[in-house]
Amino acid sequence: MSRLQYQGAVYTAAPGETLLDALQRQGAEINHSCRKGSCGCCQIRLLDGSVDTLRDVDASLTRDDHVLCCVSVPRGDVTLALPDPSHRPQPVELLARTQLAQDIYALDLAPLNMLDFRAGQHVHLIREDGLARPYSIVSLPEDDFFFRIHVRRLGEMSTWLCEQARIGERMHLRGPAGECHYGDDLRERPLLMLATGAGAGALAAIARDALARGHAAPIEFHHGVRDAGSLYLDVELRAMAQRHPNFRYLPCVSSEPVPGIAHGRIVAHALENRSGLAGHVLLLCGLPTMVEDARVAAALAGIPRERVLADPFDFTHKPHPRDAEKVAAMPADPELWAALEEGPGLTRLLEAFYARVYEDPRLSPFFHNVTRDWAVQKQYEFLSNLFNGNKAYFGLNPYNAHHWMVISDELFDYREALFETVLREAGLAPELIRRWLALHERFRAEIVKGAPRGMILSGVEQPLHTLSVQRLTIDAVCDSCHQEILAGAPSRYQYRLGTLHCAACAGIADA
Ligand code: HEM
Repeated sequence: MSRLQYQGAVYTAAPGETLLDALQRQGAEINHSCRKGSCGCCQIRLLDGSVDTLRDVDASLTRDDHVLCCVSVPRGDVTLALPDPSHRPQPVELLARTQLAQDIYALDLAPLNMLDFRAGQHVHLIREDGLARPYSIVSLPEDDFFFRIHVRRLGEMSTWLCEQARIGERMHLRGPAGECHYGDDLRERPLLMLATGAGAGALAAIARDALARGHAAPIEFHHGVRDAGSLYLDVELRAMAQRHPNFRYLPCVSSEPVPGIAHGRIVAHALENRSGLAGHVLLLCGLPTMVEDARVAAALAGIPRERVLADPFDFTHKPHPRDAEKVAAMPADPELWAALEEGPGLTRLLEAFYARVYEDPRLSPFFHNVTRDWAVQKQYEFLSNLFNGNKAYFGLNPYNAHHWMVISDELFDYREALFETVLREAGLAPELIRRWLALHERFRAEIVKGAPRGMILSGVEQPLHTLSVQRLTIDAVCDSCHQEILAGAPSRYQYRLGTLHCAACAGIADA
């Protein structure tokens, strides 16, 4: 039996079973089609371990540590991750380009194969040299045979698309993907849409999709830009508001005030200090800082996590953890601290939470080699300092604490739902629960990611491998099973705990 680690969960594969069969059997979502190694749909990244390949496959589909699940049988334990965006591509041709505002362009793209998409989903566009970026689709499938994206001229790929790519230029795309789109389950709910900059295109398409499907509940559309000249969908959205009494368009500028237009941060206008939002669905598309602020405000407003649909974070950008400044800026919460009896109540809640975590099939694998007492103690130090405002926490901030962990938005939500259950069962006041969970929400951007990263120390990302597997030059003893580790054998040093683990206890593949 092999252990397969994938997106925060652990699965098993029976001897001879392909990755695709094993992952599907246990409910993991894996794209697939041909099942014989030719279409490339089931490509996955092999981060650790090795596989036997059942048949020869096109080498371009297995470059850079990628394997095809349908023809790969694990040789021992393996760690898997989502494929790099530049893989599994299909050809697409640039048909037309129109400038919509100073820095924003509409691009029409014709895929060579039928593209089955929903307005608001995103595709990764891949240039010939492999440069890839995600863009949201701003048209509806029924509009035309091509699809449209809105691109803000910023960064290498977007500038190339807006200025240099020729009409007729071939590139590739991967996707579509993403949960930020309309669905019939949203029909009865008021929709609250917040977009900044070119993010308005995707949300306007989702609103159009919703209205075309007969959405009768209110839709509030907030578009935040620096200056009024960037309200590039003003005419279209005003016309939509005229046609549909349940659709409201609320533009907002952040630089010079403009009469008749809201001024400041859209999150403040749309979400903060408003009541009665708990039944809404929140759709977010645009700047990561806006998405983060909106998620925090949504947690405070009591909008459940599963009703916050956000454009995905672009994993291709270099990480810029801001956790230290967030910790420094966070105000104390004396009311919450008092409700936690200034300490003992926090310990009790964390003990109850980690008792559940260590039993949980999705969360417990992350805590391999970390004792429960350690987890409670570290979390206590972090949270108590935030709640009582002492600012005397010397442990790792969230980015570095989770640097090697592949945690998806969905897994983050799963952990938060468990946390919320524990707080509710303990009888903590709903308002205090919302404030606590909003604090966690502030660190989502530092914790969620698609691949392990090195720690960032003094602003420099450290090599990942120095923190994991090592081969010792002298014999040692495993801190888990107390068996001897012979010099030269692989082992894992948990340097924060100062403990050493043999290959079997550390789950190293070639044990
Ligand atoms: C799915 C979500 C999460 C998972 C799977 C997770 C997992 C872990 C694990 C395994 C450790 C121990 C690391 C080690 O010592 O090697 C850890 C440490 C820690 N986590 Fe999380 N965590 C999650 C979310 C969060 C959240 C939302 C917060 C708070 C905002 C948080 C704050 C911390 C802190 C402060 C530490 C201790 C840092 C230190 O070692 O000094 N975690 N987490």
